[in-house]
Amino acid sequence: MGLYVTELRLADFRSFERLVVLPSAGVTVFVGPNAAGKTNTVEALQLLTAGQSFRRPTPSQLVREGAESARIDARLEGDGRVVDVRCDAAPGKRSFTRNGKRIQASEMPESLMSVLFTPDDLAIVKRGASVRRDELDGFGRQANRGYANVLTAYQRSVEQRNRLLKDELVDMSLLAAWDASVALGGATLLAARLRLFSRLAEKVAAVYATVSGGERLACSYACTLGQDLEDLSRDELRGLFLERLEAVREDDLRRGQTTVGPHRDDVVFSIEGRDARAYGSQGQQRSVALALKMAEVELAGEILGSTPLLLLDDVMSELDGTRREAAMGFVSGGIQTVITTTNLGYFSPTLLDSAEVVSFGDK
Ligand SMILES: Nc1ncnc2c1ncn2[C@@H]1O[C@H](COP(=O)(O)OP(=O)(O)OP(=O)(O)O)[C@@H](O)[C@H]1O
Repeated sequence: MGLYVTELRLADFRSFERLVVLPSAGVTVFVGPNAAGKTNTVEALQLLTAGQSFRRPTPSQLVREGAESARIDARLEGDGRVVDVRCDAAPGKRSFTRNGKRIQASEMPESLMSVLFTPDDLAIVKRGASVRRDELDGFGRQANRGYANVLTAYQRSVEQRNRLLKDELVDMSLLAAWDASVALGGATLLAARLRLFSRLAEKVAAVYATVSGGERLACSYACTLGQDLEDLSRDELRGLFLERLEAVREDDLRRGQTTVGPHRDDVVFSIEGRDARAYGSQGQQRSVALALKMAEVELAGEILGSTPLLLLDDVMSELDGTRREAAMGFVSGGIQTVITTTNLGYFSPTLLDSAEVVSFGDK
């Protein structure tokens, strides 16, 4: 199974002065009324695993109002190992440590990564392309530290190129240099994304078929550089990207931005041959989101050789009975899972019997 969280401690984090939670190795349910701090606790777990929070907070937002600094500690145990991870936040700074040693946020998932599912994710099919790219990259950066570095390097080169494109008098030799840098970074990112995507897409389709009772889902990567790129080497991708950058140069100069590359790509889901974004029912779109998250858990297990922490924040109330059962069937398979809810009525007595239930009261 790998490592799992056995203890979480919060000090002056968000709404908590102090909180200690001892999650079970299986399912832990956080139950309580609105604004009781359930999501805050999930966010703390995400920070200590993914090294970032889905709320994209500034460090000072993590600090309890009136306090000077926040601290989150977790103990991870498993496979005969004990690992202590910690996150400190104070206005303007945030830091991470593992067993007392300072590490980068991007190194946090190496101990234990997490997959988070929130109500916003349920709309992933119909939201903007950047949401789907972020989902893929968010998974990639946790599953492989190299991915995070490649992504950051590429984003920086695109930013630099865009800055140059906005200059009143563009230095064309400098632009050629940035084209080369963007093409190299982009090809590296694209190669990593495509590898990840092909493995993930296969799993999403398989899980979706189960959740939907046999419907056929296809996931494809819509790349601004062209189609059928899966078999190209990184060097071939780089060459192709350079050609495209030259082809769109006039347009990019006019718009002041880089209009092709992995930062403009998308993921397309189709159900029974029809684009799920344009034609899928809300239920079908939600099933795709659920299948995607479950597929991420499976793939993380394959890539890392250990199961990730699954965080289900408030999604039970958003799923209908069939999808809820599918999700529950999945988490009962030995994956450490934390679920937040305002209502225990969504869970079967069998699940509640084996789960650790933590009550969050009114503050
Ligand atoms: N830095 C902070 N200092 C003090 N309180 C904070 C801070 N950040 C967030 N809060 C408070 O935490 C509460 C929200 O907690 P949280 O989002 O965890 O609720 P929840 O239990 O998940 O609720 P729901 O069921 O509505 O999703 C809000 O009242 C908010 O004002």
